[in-house]
Amino acid sequence: SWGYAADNGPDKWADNFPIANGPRQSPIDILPGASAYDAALKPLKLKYDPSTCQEILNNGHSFQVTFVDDNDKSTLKEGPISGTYRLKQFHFHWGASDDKGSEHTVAGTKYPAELHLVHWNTKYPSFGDAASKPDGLAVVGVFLKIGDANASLQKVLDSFGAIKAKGKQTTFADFDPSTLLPGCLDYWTYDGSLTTPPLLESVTWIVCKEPISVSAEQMAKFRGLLFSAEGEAECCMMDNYRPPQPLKGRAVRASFK
Ligand SMILES: COc1cc(C[n+]2ccc3cc(OS(N)(=O)=O)ccc3c2)cc(OC)c1OC
Ligand SMILES: [Zn+2]
Repeated sequence: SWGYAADNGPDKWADNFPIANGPRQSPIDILPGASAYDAALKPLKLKYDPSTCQEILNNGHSFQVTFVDDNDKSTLKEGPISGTYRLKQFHFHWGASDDKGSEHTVAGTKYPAELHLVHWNTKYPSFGDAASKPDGLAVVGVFLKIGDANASLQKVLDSFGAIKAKGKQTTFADFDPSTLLPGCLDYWTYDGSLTTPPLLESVTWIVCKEPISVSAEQMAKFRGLLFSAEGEAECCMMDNYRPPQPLKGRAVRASFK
């Protein structure tokens, strides 16, 4: 199945997922000079309840922290969207070295990692249903930049021992994902897709301008996870990012001047 290696990576995904060459694929290279400030864009309204945090899982492509999403305790509202979107999970993408790893880039600049907080529109009955609708999902992207160690992120890294291999999961409770957000929530927004198969074109992307910090030692811990399952030849989890895709005429709007 799909992955990030030469034989099953992003350049091969179109073989099984032809939408990979579609009109609204993600990620993209964000050009600040070409994005228009839109005064109609509202501030992001994020409300996360730590009690909805459920488990952490190595899914073989990344690790994800999954949330209970049968209520409106952890939601995203306003910003570029209308209605209420529920937090389903967050995960990361990162590189083999600190000079790459993010999916979105900013005027060609790559960050060492990128956080994705995945939300689904409650006008639809479930994530799976929403994932097939043009306004079904909203993903908040946050860049990670090498600097001071991130104490909030460290809580996530401390659970890695239990999820080293693909398919491993463990309980992860009482974590507030808003502690992973930058102080300033200025953002760029555009219409895009999931960045992994099935690459569905159902995502309103909301990419924060301000990065959060991560230390080089913490980045090394990300690379200690495995793409491979227990009993398989060990393959370190890194470079699990899709490169920027053609903009194909889309507008990128800025919430800030
Ligand atoms: C929980 O049900 C589903 C989980 C998933 C798992 N999934 C697959 C790929 C994903 C890619 C994502 O891409 S990203 N990197 O843009 O955030 C985000 C969440 C994802 C979640 C997909 C589904 O249908 C598309 C599901 O509904 C059946
Ligand atoms: Zn992602």
